Amino acid sequence: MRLRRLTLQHFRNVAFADLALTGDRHFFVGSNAQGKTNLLEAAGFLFALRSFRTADNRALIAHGQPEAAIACELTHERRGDTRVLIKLRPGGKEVTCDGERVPRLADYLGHFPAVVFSSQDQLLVRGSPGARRRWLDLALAATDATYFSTLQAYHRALAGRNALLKRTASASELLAFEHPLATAAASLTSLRAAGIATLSTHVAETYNRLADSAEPAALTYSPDTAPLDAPAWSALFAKNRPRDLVMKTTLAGPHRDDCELTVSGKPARDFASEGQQRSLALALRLAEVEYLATRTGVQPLLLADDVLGELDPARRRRFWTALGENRQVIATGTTLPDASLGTWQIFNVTTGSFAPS
Ligand SMILES: Nc1ncnc2c1ncn2[C@@H]1O[C@H](COP(=O)(O)OP(=O)(O)OP(=O)(O)O)[C@@H](O)[C@H]1O
Repeated sequence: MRLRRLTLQHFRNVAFADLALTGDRHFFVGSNAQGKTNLLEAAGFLFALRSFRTADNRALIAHGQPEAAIACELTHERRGDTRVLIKLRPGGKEVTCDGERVPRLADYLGHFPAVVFSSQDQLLVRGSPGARRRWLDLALAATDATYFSTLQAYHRALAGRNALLKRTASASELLAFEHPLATAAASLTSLRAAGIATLSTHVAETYNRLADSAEPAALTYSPDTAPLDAPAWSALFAKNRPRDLVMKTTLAGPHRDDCELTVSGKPARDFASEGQQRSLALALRLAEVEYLATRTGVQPLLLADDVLGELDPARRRRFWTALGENRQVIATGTTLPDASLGTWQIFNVTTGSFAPS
């Protein structure tokens, strides 16, 4: 997939921008708080239909404006030339693809894969299980509508059961949510196990390409509860009822799952060096790229927010080589990338304006 033109209107601090993208490497350079991340956020929104940094879409609309718009023209491996337009209003978003309104957003997701590399990605290694679960859920849901709907069903049933636990409901009331919860838990854990098995191969390969040494990295599934079938999950939720009623929440289940990351067999969070953690975070994102490319047959767009500047020159070059030739990259930074990283189309960013140089 190649993004050829990107147009923004009233998106954060960008009043209007219409950018023709040529080639495969685009770099947006500028001082802090000028609008570099805003541009990547808009590009990412086109494909994920969500911002990579806020859950509140109202924050994306320029102050004082009633709506924001993001539009693009792209060439796509399967769809050919495609135009997408998204309008963001305080009450919701409207997505139009080739002039036709997209009624079910779930049908749109996954067709236009994009991966965001951010300076916050080390939290995937160092942060809480929630950060890794979110990474996993987004990677798997982006290519598998069944995963997406199972995850939604699980969270709907979990929210229902938790609401009942808060008002000390009876066992028969709880049972109404435990049945769908158990069915979704069984599917979710088996889909996660399969997804992680594939992702872990990519993580091991990409880490190997990025790391300073030959120490192997691994990603393994670390479920909260060993995978069970639906009747066994039902039995577990029933058994946990007294404890959950006291705590007023569902304590055990796939919403507490984690993935373990290791380097040379030791937990990366506690034992890996700063450099190893950086490489591992990049490896997770590159694994996501490989996973999306393999599953969809479409090359994802790579959005790198201030990532290059954080890497030492050797790691930067290895990261660069690991990205692969055949992928479009839009990157930002406060300084231009070194010449060894090839030729870029450069835009200078100043207070929400983008001037080609
Ligand atoms: N809804 C909005 N309306 C208008 N301006 C906004 C809105 N949201 C954010 N901004 C402005 O956008 C600017 C931040 O832009 P951005 O996050 O893209 O910076 P950046 O160039 O990536 O900087 P850094 O290098 O620090 O990450 C700030 O000046 C902020 O006030």
